[in-house]
Amino acid sequence: MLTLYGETVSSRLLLGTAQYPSPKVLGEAVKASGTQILTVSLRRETAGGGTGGQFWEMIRELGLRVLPNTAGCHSVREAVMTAKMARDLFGTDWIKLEVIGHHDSLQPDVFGLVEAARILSDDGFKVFPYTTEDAVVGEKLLEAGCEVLMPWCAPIGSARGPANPDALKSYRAHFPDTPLVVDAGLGRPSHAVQVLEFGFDAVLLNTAVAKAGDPVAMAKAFAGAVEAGRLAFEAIPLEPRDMAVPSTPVIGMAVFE
Ligand SMILES: CC(=O)[C@@H](O)[C@H](O)COP(=O)(O)O
Repeated sequence: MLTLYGETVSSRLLLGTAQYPSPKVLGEAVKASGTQILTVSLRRETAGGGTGGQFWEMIRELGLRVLPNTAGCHSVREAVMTAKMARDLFGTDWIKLEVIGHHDSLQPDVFGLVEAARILSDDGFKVFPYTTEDAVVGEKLLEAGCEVLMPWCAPIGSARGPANPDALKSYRAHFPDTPLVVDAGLGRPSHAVQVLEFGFDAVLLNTAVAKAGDPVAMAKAFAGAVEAGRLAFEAIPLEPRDMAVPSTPVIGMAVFE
């Protein structure tokens, strides 16, 4: 079970709703993924290019927890305004906060992020910040009122998977008691297994499912991956060893007559 801002869900997969080939495929992929939390953007193109009433209606009908996001916002002002519109539209104080700092890499502007997180937390929002794996920034986000951190593992949409696994492991070790969701850059189910094995609490992804050859099958594959990764983490995997260790114990000497 995963608890985020006091709400408990059983799925450790948070799914984005953009770029699907059609609303129908989106709906089927969401069901196949088993997700209980959907992130929706107020600014970006939605499934099949449709925006507005029909899309929001469909999201509501799925009956899942909605985590609106500020994707596409490049300033504190824009992000705060978008968050407030999302609160009115969806009736939720949850917000996935993105303040993009770099056009090419879509890297977060961590200074703007902390500032926006503080403004929104003071206004009663429950902020899920999309951030880098920098622990100092993580500390500042906690001080600003965040109770969940969402470090990237690679640039949004890159599908590269954990670009810096050691940094992610250090991040996990630095925040042992904070729910940590790896957000962005995952490309394959094996990437989700990897970060769940590191001890991350969940993953948030969009492109890897929406742009897969078969989004519904890929959603199902990710559902299995997060379960496998979590189970493996709880089972305490072996650390890699430098030397060979015989896996079959040998007692005494074989006797040949
Ligand atoms: C939809 C959303 O919130 C993205 O901004 C998010 O960061 C996911 O990234 P990927 O598309 O790389 O999974």
